[in-house]
Amino acid sequence: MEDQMEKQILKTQNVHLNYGDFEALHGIDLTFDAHEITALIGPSGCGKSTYLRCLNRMNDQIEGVKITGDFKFRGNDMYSDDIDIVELRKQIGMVFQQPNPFPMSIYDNVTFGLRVAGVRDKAKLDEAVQTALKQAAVWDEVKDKLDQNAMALSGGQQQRICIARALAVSPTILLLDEPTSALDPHSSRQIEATLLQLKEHYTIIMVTHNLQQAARIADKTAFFLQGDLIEFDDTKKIFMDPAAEQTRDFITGRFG
Ligand SMILES: Nc1ncnc2c1ncn2[C@@H]1O[C@H](COP(=O)(O)OP(=O)(O)OP(=O)(O)O)[C@@H](O)[C@H]1O
Repeated sequence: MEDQMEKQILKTQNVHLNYGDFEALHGIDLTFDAHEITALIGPSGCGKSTYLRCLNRMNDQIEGVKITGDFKFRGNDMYSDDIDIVELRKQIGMVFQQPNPFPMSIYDNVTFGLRVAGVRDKAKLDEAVQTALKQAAVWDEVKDKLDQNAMALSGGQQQRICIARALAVSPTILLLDEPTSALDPHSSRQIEATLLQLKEHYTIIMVTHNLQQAARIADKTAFFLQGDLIEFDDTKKIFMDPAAEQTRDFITGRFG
């Protein structure tokens, strides 16, 4: 049972989400295995980002949102009243579409979460910076300028700093919402290579509009359409032999 919970690290059942009267998610069941990359794909407005944001309770702040269903992280109810949301977001970190480093040094960006958590030990912070920047595959490029403003870096470097910032607090799961859509192809491929390395240590759930990207790096792929989960399977199966006609139509570019 314990092993099963560690493998199926995050499990949602019958997730419905309403923005006011509009139901954006119509009962989503998805189970995410540890140390895998799962891609969420589907045409614009199908609910991918809405669903992703449910996974670290980012929709809670939006007025008029109603969420029902079962969300289990390591077997525990993520939406129970006594959950510490700050702690939950440490465990389930998020990286956004637009690189959003804070207007401060690279070092201060990466240590931000740890300092908020009260870590003051310089040696500990130094070590965390080095580890996170190495994991995010940007250490070699920035190691000699850690005190420089992160805003001065290229878009691709900024995004890897944001990944490092998310990793520095030692999350279990990393959520990424179209992490490469604002980047050039070279930077995108660098991020993809980084994500492939990261899955050894983390579980990765990623919204992407780039079908080739999903095919290249995701172990599993979930296809959403108008608030429904149409199909969820091994990425190979989704792209080579999908079960549903709508998936086939989307993959072959007939819509979306
Ligand atoms: N804050 C909000 N208030 C009201 N409706 C919203 C809100 N955010 C999203 N929606 C609606 O919910 C539906 C799903 O949106 P969502 O952004 O999750 O889709 P998506 O698949 O991620 O789209 P995209 O690929 O364009 O980012 C859309 O119809 C959208 O207009």
